[in-house]
Amino acid sequence: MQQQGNAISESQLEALVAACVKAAEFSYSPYSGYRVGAALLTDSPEPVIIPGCNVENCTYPDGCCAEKTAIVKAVSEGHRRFLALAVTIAIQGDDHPRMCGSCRQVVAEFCGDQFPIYLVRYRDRDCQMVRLGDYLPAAFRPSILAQDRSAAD
Ligand SMILES: O=c1ccn([C@H]2C[C@H](O)[C@@H](CO)O2)c(=O)[nH]1
Ligand SMILES: [Zn+2]
Repeated sequence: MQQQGNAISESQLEALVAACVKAAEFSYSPYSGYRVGAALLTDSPEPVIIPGCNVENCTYPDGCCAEKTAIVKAVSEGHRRFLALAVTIAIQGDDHPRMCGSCRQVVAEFCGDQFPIYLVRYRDRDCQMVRLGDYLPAAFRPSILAQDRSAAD
């Protein structure tokens, strides 16, 4: 398993990869057939893993991505600080998954430019690590909104 930058321990990464793979198996995606799993590692005294899968709907825009499911679950359980995110798509192909732009933005609400995202190839669990700042350059962040508001006062 490839791990650049050593952002989290090898055992934490292994657990995160296993959790996102399991989450992909729970994916409800009868319309796209695209089974996505995500797992967040919380930055808490005893880190915990919060998994999520994509949940589609017969009114297509009402579906929810796996990464958003994980973030919404985590925040609604009191977690706002995270050490890492892992994402996988249950297809046998050669590619590592890609996160949609909307999910990158949702992660950027809570995580900084150095935040590590592990893109896990389902076939062999190979991990490609990207930093959020490289994956979503010049992100719009809560601090920008706060500055713009104070300028308007
Ligand atoms: O980052 C992404 C991109 C797509 N999907 C889901 C949404 C939809 O259910 C399916 C096809 O787009 O994959 C995710 O869960 N995460
Ligand atoms: Zn998404």
